[in-house]
Amino acid sequence: MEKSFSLNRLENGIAVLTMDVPGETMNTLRAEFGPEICEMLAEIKADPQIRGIVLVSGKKDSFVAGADISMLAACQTAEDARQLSKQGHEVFQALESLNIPVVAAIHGACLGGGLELALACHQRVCSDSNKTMMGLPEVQLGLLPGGGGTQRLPRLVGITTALDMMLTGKQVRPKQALKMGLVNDVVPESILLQTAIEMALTGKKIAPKGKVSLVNRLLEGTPVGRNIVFDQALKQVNKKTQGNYPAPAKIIDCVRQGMTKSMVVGLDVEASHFGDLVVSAESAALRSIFFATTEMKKESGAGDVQPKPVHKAVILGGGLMGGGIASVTTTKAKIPVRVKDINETGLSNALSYAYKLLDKGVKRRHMTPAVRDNIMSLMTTTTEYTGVKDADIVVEAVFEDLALKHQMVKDIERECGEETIFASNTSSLPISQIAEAAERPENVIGLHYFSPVEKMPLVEVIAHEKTSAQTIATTVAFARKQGKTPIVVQDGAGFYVNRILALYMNEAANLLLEGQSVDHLDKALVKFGFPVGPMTLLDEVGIDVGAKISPILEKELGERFKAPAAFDKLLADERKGRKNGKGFYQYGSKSKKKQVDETVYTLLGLSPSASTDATELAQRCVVQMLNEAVRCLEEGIIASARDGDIGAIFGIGFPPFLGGPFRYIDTLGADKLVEQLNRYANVHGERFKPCDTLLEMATSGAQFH
Ligand SMILES: C[C@H](O)CC(=O)SCCNC(=O)CCNC(=O)[C@H](O)C(C)(C)COP(=O)(O)OP(=O)(O)OC[C@H]1O[C@@H](n2cnc3c(N)ncnc32)[C@H](O)[C@@H]1OP(=O)(O)O
Repeated sequence: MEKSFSLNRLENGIAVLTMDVPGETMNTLRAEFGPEICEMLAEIKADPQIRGIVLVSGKKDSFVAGADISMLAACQTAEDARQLSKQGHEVFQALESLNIPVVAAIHGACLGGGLELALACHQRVCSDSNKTMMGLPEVQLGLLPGGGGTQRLPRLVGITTALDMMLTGKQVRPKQALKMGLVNDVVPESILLQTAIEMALTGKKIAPKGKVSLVNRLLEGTPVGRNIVFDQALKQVNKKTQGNYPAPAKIIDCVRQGMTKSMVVGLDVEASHFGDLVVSAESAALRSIFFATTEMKKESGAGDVQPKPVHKAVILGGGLMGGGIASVTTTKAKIPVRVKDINETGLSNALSYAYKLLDKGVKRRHMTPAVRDNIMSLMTTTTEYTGVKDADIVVEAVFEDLALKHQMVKDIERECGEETIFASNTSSLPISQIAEAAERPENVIGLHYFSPVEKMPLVEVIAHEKTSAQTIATTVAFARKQGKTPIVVQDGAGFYVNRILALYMNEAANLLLEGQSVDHLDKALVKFGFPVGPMTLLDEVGIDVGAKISPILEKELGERFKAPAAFDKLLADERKGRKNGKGFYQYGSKSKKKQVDETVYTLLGLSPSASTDATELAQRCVVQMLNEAVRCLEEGIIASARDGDIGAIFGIGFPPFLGGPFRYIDTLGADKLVEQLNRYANVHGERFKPCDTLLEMATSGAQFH
């Protein structure tokens, strides 16, 4: 078997230990490497000529991406996973206890078990490349750092900083890593190896000096202070997770036990909690998101057809969406953009939108003013159609008005090249209707972003009947360059995401009209695992926007989309949500806690109560979403249950720990869901009628995954 580790003895007594897992794009840690590393360490110990070790990666742009997630997924029992963690502890311990200096030279991703490996070295130096990122992202997989990270990191950078890294999974850049004491030095990639060799030659084990703030030092320095830190962290975690994610509380427990008792105790607790988490349903669901997104990165969206390069993009409309799209195109994709609007105000909006986002990065020292200005120089504007001729793709983000979109299609066909793609950011109009005005309908496609564009990870790429495979592939690749996860969906009112969201929101409105209070509803769905409740969401999206989409969906998809009567009254009262400061909640008050605008009850003639159990409220809204998601699969709107899961999680914030609507149905059982839908249908009407696929699955016992 080809080896993953090799040792190169230099004349100066330093041995370079290179990790390069054969046949893999990235290094990951696997159980089978244990004996290989131990053998190598024994060889090092037995060689008195070796004065120091430098650990490097043989991969071009990455260090080690953590433990192999597939290996973890294959664990049958908690004990299996606990043993993996124990084995890791032993190997890292053996490395750490070498009595010659061991220096990790880090370039590229150094994550999870990869960072834990580096933490077991005596010193760390990293490259200043923007590819170099260090972090413990295990929590995002429903896990905790099981290779000693919960013990070594707090001892190196302090408890508060370590907890912050482990509880958020955030990745730190070289400069930050140096500041917090995670690495001893940051150097250009060209001298990384040489610097590491020199560090090893000094023969000293130097602990880096991170800046721990005075407050943190005082708190962490005494048992009482440490207790405050842990209790506070636990309180915040419980509030954030609503009890849905077990990993964060276990991370705090590992650190607490390790820092108050001993490292040996801490490592034991770590291995035990790690074992339990690996076999938890929450981690399985979160891992499925990693596997799905990795798989999706390789798909062109159109079979074997390869995308064409995009050298220039045009954005029509400089509003909130247009500004956001222009911003991700320049900042993430680094593609020059020309923004076209009918007036200068729209153009300056788009420019300032992008500038403000970049400037935030400058203020946080994530980028230099020169980089910001360079990116801004990629963005130019026009009120006429000048400078658009050579655009490879045009994204329109103008008003939701079919006649206006037809005009845009005609303008672009006249002003741009024969192959220029026309992508519409409509959220509700069928793409086939927009393409009716086109002479080259094969170039017309939907590209539906979610607001705020720079934050929301999903885009729907909507192919109508005549969209060419080339147009699909190029649009998918373009969206990916903007940092988005695209799902290709078929044309149809509301596409996928808004369609399943609409029924969920309508049901929340029905419950409101039945007398359930605004905050009770919101709390119920937040407890279920959504990032915000439906009433808050409606205020954010705009009540008027919701009201506009509903009739379109009802017309195209039927009675079950009929919006509750409340909308008319709300709009007649000029209640549009946050944007005009009038919605279900009060805006503009200084109080931190959001207050319900009680006048909404008078307007709707309601006496609010919290009489229905929160779980029941959540179920009523969620089963509507589940049933409709399956209908979308049935009708071919989405290509697979996987796409449906990712679309709902990334587009709506469907609780990630449930793995998406389809994985959740698998957990519930289609038969149980059908029973529940039928029960609701008997009481509340036809809109709950289970779809055919669910009925079949209830009988056959089939699953989506
Ligand atoms: C005991 C420990 O504490 C437990 C752990 O370490 S758990 C693992 C923690 N690590 C992580 O969560 C990191 C997971 N990986 C990533 O986030 C991203 O892959 C990355 C940021 C490192 C790189 O992203 P990107 O450049 O887009 O490359 P990406 O396509 O995702 O990955 C490249 C390949 O590496 C694989 N890969 C990356 N990290 C992996 C991991 N930890 N396990 C298994 N495979 C992994 C991918 O599956 C993909 O394989 P393929 O080429 O065969 O399809």
